[in-house]
Amino acid sequence: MDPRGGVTQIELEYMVHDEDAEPIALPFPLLEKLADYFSDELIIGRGGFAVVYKVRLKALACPAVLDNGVLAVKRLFNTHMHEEQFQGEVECLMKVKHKNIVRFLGYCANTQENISDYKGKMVMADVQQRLLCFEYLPKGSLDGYITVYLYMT
Ligand SMILES: Nc1ncnc2c1ncn2[C@@H]1O[C@H](COP(=O)(O)OP(=O)(O)OP(=O)(O)O)[C@@H](O)[C@H]1O
Repeated sequence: MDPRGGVTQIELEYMVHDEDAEPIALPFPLLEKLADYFSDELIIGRGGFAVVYKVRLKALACPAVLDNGVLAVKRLFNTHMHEEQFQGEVECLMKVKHKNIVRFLGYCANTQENISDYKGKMVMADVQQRLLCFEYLPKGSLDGYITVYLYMT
């Protein structure tokens, strides 16, 4: 654990390589840093409610034991979900464990209060960050395979 609380990168690396490890809460500063502050260059896809980033773990833990891990970090659009919906989604993902279903590694629910200008007035505003973290699947979208298959038959 980080002295300020939360999982460190090394712990995350070990977790990625341990298939029995349970999904955990991940600190926003860690995910933000790993995703290079959500650089456009790391975007691998967009869905109806999130942008997905490919995040490489640069092995800090013993390289002899671990390869670098790769994650898909899904950053939800700011306005998309209410708190109960996000919680429901995380609960549901935590229960699902199957070889044919992408592994869910963790989630992040972070709210920070920022002072910003709103119509000429300085106001305190909540900035919410909601992220879901999965193992990275290298072979593209299933949707693409199904579409190609349907065209070929
Ligand atoms: N675990 C993953 N590994 C690799 N690529 C992924 C992963 N998850 C998502 N992607 C990529 O990001 C794209 C968007 O994914 P996302 O799950 O946000 O949306 P979707 O499943 O296409 O649609 P919806 O918004 O209905 O969930 C996918 O089409 C895929 O290309």
